[in-house]
Amino acid sequence: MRHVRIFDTTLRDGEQSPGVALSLQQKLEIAHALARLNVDIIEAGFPVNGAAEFECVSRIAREVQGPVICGLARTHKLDIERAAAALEKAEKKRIHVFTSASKVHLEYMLKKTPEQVLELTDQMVRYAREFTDDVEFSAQDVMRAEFDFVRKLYQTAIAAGATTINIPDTTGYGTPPEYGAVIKRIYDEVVQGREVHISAHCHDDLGMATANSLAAVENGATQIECTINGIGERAGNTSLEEVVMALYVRRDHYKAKTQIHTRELYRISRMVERYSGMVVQANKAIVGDNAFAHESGIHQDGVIKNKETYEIMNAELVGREAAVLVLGKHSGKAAVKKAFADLGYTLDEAQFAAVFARFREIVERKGPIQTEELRALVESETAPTANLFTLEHVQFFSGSGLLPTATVKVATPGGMVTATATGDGPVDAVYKALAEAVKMRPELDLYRVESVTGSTEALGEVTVKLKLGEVQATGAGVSPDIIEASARAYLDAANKLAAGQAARQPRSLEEVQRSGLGK
Ligand SMILES: CC(=O)SCCNC(=O)CCNC(=O)[C@H](O)C(C)(C)COP(=O)(O)OP(=O)(O)OC[C@H]1O[C@@H](n2cnc3c(N)ncnc32)[C@H](O)[C@@H]1OP(=O)(O)O
Ligand SMILES: CC(C)C(=O)C(=O)O
Repeated sequence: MRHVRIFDTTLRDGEQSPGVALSLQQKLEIAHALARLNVDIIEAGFPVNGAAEFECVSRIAREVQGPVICGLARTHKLDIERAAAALEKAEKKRIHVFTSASKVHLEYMLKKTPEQVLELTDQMVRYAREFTDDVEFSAQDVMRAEFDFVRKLYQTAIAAGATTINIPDTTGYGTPPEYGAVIKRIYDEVVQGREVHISAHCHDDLGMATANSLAAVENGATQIECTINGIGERAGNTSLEEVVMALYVRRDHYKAKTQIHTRELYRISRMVERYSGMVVQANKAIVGDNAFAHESGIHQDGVIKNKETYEIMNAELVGREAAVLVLGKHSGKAAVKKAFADLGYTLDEAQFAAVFARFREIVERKGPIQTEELRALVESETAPTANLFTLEHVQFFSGSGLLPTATVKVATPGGMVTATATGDGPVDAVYKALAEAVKMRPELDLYRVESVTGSTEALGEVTVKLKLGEVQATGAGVSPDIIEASARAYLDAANKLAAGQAARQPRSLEEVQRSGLGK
């Protein structure tokens, strides 16, 4: 299989993302992480930019071993000298000289004729070769340039000593067939069997950077320039993790390989996200939060039966935890059952049906729930209780200047009971209404409310202790609404009290309710 070099330009083109400025320490850490990832080349920066950038490139050149360290330079002597000076201590160094190829660049930006650009290319590539044998040459905006001029430029660069010729689609204009065709023409008409690498450098303005880079590989490119998370100028560059994994997963098709240690991909993605402040979108291939997550029931069922139904690669291969089943509105019974089993619960059919019904009710109200919330839910729904009283409905209103008032509807052995009460606050009002509905007046010994995962969107978990004469009972309730969770906790404890009283004495519920301890 052909080896495709990975040329990482996170620290140069990636840092050109609007608003991103990495510190020296951050750049060094990223460069070390890139070396662990085993990229072939690190473009460490553009040394002529200034003293800070020069220092970054020099430190990386001095301290990072393994990959070739590269510095960018315009077709200016000073740029090349600064790049050569910054790279002086590198174990392996490359100078990357660039000009432009399109008419619009020559006419308006460089203000030079094609002949002048050809001459500068020849002189500056030769000059760069005085500092190193490894010189890369690029002409910006190839995809909007005339091919005859492109051909001449690259022929000139190779004749002057360029060892890698990079074909930038600077504006992300080309389509995969077009870009592939240009690479093929360069391979056939320029390289013509010489020991020169063709490199792809694509931008994502039309979302085609990855596809274009892969089309280049299919047509003879042996180097891809890319960045971690695809960060870069405007819509960004080709994303390293995408091309690397595409070449790996579809090696049957591309018949090419990289030397990347793919298990490092996720870690470096998070590092670049943190340092650059460029948040990775959830649905980003390979490294996005959802890239290995399944929420819908049919997919979850398939993945539980066999991961290959919906996964073309293992999450572990890119350094992530195994695929996640998100428990939300679209989940079915298979995933919820598996989640309970993973948590160590064995539920009978009736218990599962009850918990699943509550699960559906909650995710429709608040969205996906987390493992800890699921645990709280199953604990509260399956705790052994007599289930004499079931909450059908709770409604309350309160606010500054209002008298907190609650109405509850409770299914009781004697039928459906609705009760209304006022209180010092909404929980107090609900508890008074519930006492009315269950016809018991227990004392409240403890009331505690906690958010299961600590966020404001989390499930609220309420624990109460009720005392009726000598008997105490603890109840728990879970809900996205803490007042409803409070009502559920109260009824859970009331159920235990009623059952306990009846068993201890032994008396019927009616007797308990009629006794002095009841109403
Ligand atoms: C497609 C790319 O990603 S190219 C890399 C882009 N990256 C950057 O620009 C980041 C670093 N840039 C910088 O630090 C600065 O722009 C510098 C140091 C390079 C130049 O700064 P300044 O001298 O202030 O020039 P300024 O940025 O205003 O304009 C760019 C100049 O470079 C010239 N230029 C652009 N590309 C090239 C080239 N490949 N070869 C020679 N000259 C070039 C422009 O024509 C313009 O020259 P002019 O000032 O004579 O009109
Ligand atoms: C310097 C070149 C390679 C570049 O970044 C581009 O054209 O996008």
